[in-house]
Parts: sequence; C-alpha cells; structure tokens
Amino acid sequence: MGTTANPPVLEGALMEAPTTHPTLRSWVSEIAELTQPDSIYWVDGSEAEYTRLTDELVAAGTLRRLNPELFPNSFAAFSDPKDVARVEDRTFICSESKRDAGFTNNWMDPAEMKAILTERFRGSMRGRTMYVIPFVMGHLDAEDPKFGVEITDSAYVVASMRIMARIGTDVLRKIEETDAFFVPALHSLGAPLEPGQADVPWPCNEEKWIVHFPEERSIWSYGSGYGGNALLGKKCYSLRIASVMARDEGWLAEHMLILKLTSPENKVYNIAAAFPSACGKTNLALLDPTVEGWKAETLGDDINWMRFGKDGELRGVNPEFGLFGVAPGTGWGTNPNAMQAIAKGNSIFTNVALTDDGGVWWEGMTEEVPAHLTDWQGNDWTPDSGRPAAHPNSRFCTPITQIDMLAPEYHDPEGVEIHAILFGGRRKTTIPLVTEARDWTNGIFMGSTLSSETTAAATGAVGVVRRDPMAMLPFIGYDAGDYLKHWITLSAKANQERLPKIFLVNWFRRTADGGFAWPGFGDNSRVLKWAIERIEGKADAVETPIGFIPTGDSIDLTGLDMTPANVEEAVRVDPAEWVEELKDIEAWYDRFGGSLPQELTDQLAELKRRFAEA
Ligand SMILES: Nc1nc2c(ncn2[C@@H]2O[C@H](COP(=O)(O)OP(=O)(O)OP(=O)(O)O)[C@@H](O)[C@H]2O)c(=O)[nH]1
Ligand SMILES: O=C([O-])CC(=O)C(=O)O
Ligand SMILES: [Mn+2]
Repeated sequence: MGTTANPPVLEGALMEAPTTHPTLRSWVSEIAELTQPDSIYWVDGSEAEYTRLTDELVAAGTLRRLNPELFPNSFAAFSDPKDVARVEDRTFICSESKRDAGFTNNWMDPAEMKAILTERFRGSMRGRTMYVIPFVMGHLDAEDPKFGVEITDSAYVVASMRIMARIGTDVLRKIEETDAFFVPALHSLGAPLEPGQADVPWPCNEEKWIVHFPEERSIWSYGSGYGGNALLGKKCYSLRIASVMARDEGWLAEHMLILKLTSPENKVYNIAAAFPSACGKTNLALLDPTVEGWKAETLGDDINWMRFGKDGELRGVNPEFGLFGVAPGTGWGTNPNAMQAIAKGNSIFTNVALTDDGGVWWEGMTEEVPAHLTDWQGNDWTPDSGRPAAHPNSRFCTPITQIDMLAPEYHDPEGVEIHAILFGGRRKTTIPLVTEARDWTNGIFMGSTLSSETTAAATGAVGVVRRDPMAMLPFIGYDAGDYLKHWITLSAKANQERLPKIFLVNWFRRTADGGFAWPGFGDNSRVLKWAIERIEGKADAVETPIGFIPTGDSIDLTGLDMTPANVEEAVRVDPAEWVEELKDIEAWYDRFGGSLPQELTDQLAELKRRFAEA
C-alpha cells in the first residue's frame, strides 16, 4: 500500500492477504487505495463462508430466507426497480482503436474511459467490505485454465459467483503455482456509505458503466448489482473478453447451450445452439424429450467455448458452474428438469414473487395461479392485479450439478465433439421452424443474419426485431466483421468431413390466429430428431432458396395433436415475407462497412439469385 492516506485496517488486511502473487497483491492494494473500503475479505469459496455471507445478507435485508421445507438453503433477493437487467447502452468495448470495437459496440478511448471510471470508483466502497474472489472459467485442470479475480463490494455478487463459477482457495493456489495470468474484474455498486448512513437492501447507482478493455483483458463494472452486469465471470469475461482471447488464440467463445442426445440406436450427438437472451437456451439445454426412445443430457445452458481438436473435430466445453435462468415460463409442465434442479435448493432467486408459505412463484411456474402473493416489488398481488407478479427477467441461480440429467462429460475439461449447431431466434413470421443450411459457409451466413425480437433480458424496448449475429450482438468483444471472418478462417483449417451440420430454428413462429405454430419445449426433441436424421441421411427435406426444410411427414408427430399440414405451415417459406427479409439483411450487411467477409456478401448474392429464380 503506497500512501499514508490508507486507513490502517487496510494495511493490516493486506498484510494478511493469503497470497504472494505479486500482480494480484499490487492490484488489490491499488484498488483498495482507490475505492477506500472499510475492510478487505479474501473469498475462500467454502460452504461455511457461504452460510456466513448469506446470514449477513438476510440480516441486511438483501436476501429473504425461503421456507426450507419448500426450498432448502435458498434465498430471494429483490433488486432496485431500475436495476433489473443488462444495460447494453451502458456497455463499452474500449479497444485502443475505435475500428476494433466495430459498429455493434459502444466505444470510448481507453485512457479517457479510465479517467472517468477512476473518478467513479474513487471512494466508491467506503463503508463497505471489499471482497476478492479468485475464479476460473472452465475446469481448474484444463490445459490452459482461464483465470479471473473479481473485486466487488457486493456480498450478493460473492454468493452468486459461488454458484455460477469455480471460485476460492484452490483457484488462488493454482494461479500462484503456475504464475498464471488472471483477468482483473473490478465491480462496485457505486453506493458508498457515509458514517452513520443506513444501507438499503439493494444498493446501486443510477449511473452504470459496464466496461471492457480488450487489449489488457480487464473489466470495470460500476453502478449495477444485477446478473450479467455484476457477475463478471459470465457475459463480461466468458463472452466479451473471451471472444477476444479466442480470436487471438484460435478458438471460439460462443453464447450457446450444449445438449447431448442419444438416439434409439445408442448413437450420441452433441448439439450446440446459439439463441439470444431469453430465447430458449436454458429450456433446450434441459430438454425433456417427448419423442420415443431419445435421451437428452445437459452439458451447458449459456456459454460454449469451442476449439478444433487433434483430429480436426470441433469440441465444446461449458465454462460455467451454475444456471442463471429466466424464471417466468419455467414450470413443471414446460421444463420439469429445471424445476427438479431448483427444488433441491441451494439457489438464489432474484425478482420473483413470494408465496404466503415462504416459497417463490413466477408466471408459468404452475398452471394454477396462487390466490395471493407478494410481488417482486413487495406489494400484495392477486390474479386480478393486472400486472406480473415476478419481473419478466426474474432469475433463478442454481448449481448446475443439481441437474439430474447432467451429462458425465460436463466434468471433462476436453469437452465433447459438437455434431450440429443450431442458430435460433424469436420471430413471429418469416423464419421457418427449422431450416438446414446448404453447407458450412451457408450456415455461417445463417448465423450472421440471425434475427430476434428483443426481450426483457436487457433494458430497452421489448419485441423489436433486430439482427443478432450468432446471438452474440451484445457480446462480441471486437469488430463484428472480424468476428465472422474468424469463424470462416478458423474452420477452413478443420477436418471438413467432421464440420457440424448447421440449422436455423424458430420455436416462436405464429399462425394466422396468433397462436404458436409449434408447441415448443419438450416437443422440440422432434425437430432435433429430424436434424439428426438429416445428418444420418435418413429424413426427407424440401430444397428452398434459404435451405432445406422438412416435408410435412418427416417430423415425428406421434402422440401430438398435429398434422403434417401444421408442420408445412410452421416451415413455410413465404416469398412475400422474404422480399422484406432480404431488404433487412441487406441493410444489416451495409452496416459492417468494409469488414464483412467476402464469403458472406457472396452468400447474400446467391440467396437473392435463388429467390429471383424460384
Ligand atoms: N413458446 C416457447 N417458449 C419457449 C420455448 N423455449 C423457451 N421458451 C420461453 O422463452 C423464455 C426464455 O427461455 P430460456 O430458456 O430461459 O432462454 P435463454 O436463452 O436461456 O435466456 P438467457 O438465460 O437470458 O440467455 C422463457 O419464458 C421460456 O418459457 C419454446 O420452445 N417455445
Ligand atoms: O446476463 C444476464 O444478466 C442474464 C443472461 O444470461 C442474459 O441476459 O443473457
Ligand atoms: Mn438461460
């Protein structure tokens, strides 16, 4: 600790720092000097520590302990109503040159940004404890483990990080032993407490900054306590920073679930799927197949780090340790596997409603709506209140190991071979239930033009169609054209025989009467069955300008109240809708300026030609 301005308690705490790692020690003391916390606490990741922290959070009013008979060792938190989702307009990629952030990111010069943030962080932890959380994304015994250390003044963040990532003393030891690089990830609520000032249950600041410095691989997050803004191992590290690492090191950091499927013939297929936030990743990752003879197992529900293996095969691994799932719509009917994992307890719920018997509830959890609840803002709620009881972006945070259907390969640092990739979005019209890409490059084109209606997972308008390349629009840590180029050049070196087949899916298409064209959820297994039968060369398809779609009777409808004609409606390629779609894709591609790969411009030209000739 350099200066005399430091309160003595910090000097003492630092001398007790349980590490000799010089970079870590100096970073921690530098941040303590800047943020002026009352004390420093090094997180060991133990169960006893978690119990102590959650007890303290209950005493502080941040957490409510749930009825242990309903949800053992589980808690509910209620955020400030202005701190309920990721804030994309306050998220920045501060690369040295503006060009390298690309048109999809907010940018500011790194030095200018650091000057602003330094003033925000100055004294920002006064009256609070500064927690130091060593963490690793992926496995501790991976060949090249990806370390981070989050500094935060939020105990809620510490408790949530313990569920979402591998944290604590073992990680710290490994960082020391291997003298490893770690991503410094700094987080403050921006809510210092002056002497005698009472705290609030959810401290935060009106002003929020979620900032990434890709060259030095660091993160500074200020003002929010919520999910993707504050649990810095997740979107900030595992997607934005990791995508830059992946570009430089020759791999892919993607916003994808990973699902293991076993066919009735006992053949294993691992499927990766990229859907934008709140568009069905966690649900598909926990699929309860309705189609006879198929088995599904979970490998990951949000993030997939992929690299090409020794034999040129694509391998994927989930670097996370927990689920941070959208609560509304998750129910015993739609997603029994998620409900089963949640029911084991050990979870933190945020912005859900409370039942009168000390449990939680959200829209869609049960068919029967409780007669009385306390809503996420603490108000009495009844079914005719005319507003949702849980916030639309309310979340459950649950250990992934509580999923009964977790695949054993989840624990393998080498990950699994990926046999198929799905890109999907939330579109009421135009996009068929499923389309098979003509080939790999055509599949990258599908990913690059992926579109979806915006959801409550980020602040801003909901239901607006936007392009979301590979479901990575808010998460690509560098130029979007360079990112698409990286996909193309990296895969060119792979074993072309073993490249996954690519499909575009849309569970959210509507029929003329406004209902969903496809029942979704467990019945999505029928679409996956078709996709795998395409890989095996068994299922029928019709060629259209956009790719191959199922024939009406090639999707297994056994036990479903649907006809092949319903399937034909769900997969229909409507030329009139595609006139508009092509215009929108063209406008999207124009925004890339010079950095869009030629291969994709060619793909668009060919698509237009196929429609013109159809
Ligand atoms: N109609 C329909 N809704 C679905 C389907 N799958 C998921 N949903 C709903 O879509 C919402 C989001 O689903 P999730 O699986 O949590 O989405 P996600 O992609 O994991 O979202 P993030 O965790 O924000 O990245 C929930 O309300 C689900 O109930 C489906 O197949 N059909
Ligand atoms: O990051 C979050 O807060 C939650 C999440 O998974 C997403 O929005 O995609
Ligand atoms: Mn999810």
